[in-house]
Amino acid sequence: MIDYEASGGGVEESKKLKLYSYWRSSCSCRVRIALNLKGLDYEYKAVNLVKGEQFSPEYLKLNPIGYVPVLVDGDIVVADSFAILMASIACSSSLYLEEKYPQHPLLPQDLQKRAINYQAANIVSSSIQPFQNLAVLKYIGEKVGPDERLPWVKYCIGNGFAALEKLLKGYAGKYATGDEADLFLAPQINVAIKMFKLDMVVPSSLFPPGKK
Ligand SMILES: N[C@@H](CCC(=O)N[C@@H](CS)C(=O)NCC(=O)O)C(=O)O
Repeated sequence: MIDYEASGGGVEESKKLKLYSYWRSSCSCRVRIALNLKGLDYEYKAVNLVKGEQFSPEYLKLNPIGYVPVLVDGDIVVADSFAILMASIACSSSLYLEEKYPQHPLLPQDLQKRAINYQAANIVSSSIQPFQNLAVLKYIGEKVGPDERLPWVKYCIGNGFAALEKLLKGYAGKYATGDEADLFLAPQINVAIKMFKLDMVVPSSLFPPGKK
């Protein structure tokens, strides 16, 4: 059951960041990684996507499209992992996490590596994750057939990662584009392996010696 009230109790409690999330959601996982890197304490608000809690009238007031994640910071509601994480860095005048909580920067300083990081994040968030979303798989299951769901997911993830492997070659540090964490890539790999049981062996050519 979700509690949509701004405050559970007390002033301190209401000031705490709240993250509406689902445990299996790679989009929410991007934000969880960033909040942890920045050392920000937050209240976890579970939204059960399988039970359809994202479509309740209360939740749709937070995010009209009915997706997780949503971050609530006092009176401010920010929906969409890209808006929460990246918009701040892409346009210097706008928000959110990076500008408000600048500790532990989320992106490389180097402009070329930063551009590659955006590109990789966009491949994941525009060209892989939307195609494996619950709503899409439900539609394919109903209109085409349940057995067509996994081949479809495999095709979309495979296609996206074939591009990512080419794009990221030569940029890796500790993570894919340097020493900043893979906010978009890591949760996507996790879903591919844990949820869809895909073989995600990364070719050694992606990593310079000693950086695996
Ligand atoms: N562009 C959005 C996409 C959010 C999204 O697709 N979230 C998925 C979970 S990863 C979701 O809530 N799916 C619910 C559904 O398919 O009904 C973001 O990056 O936050």
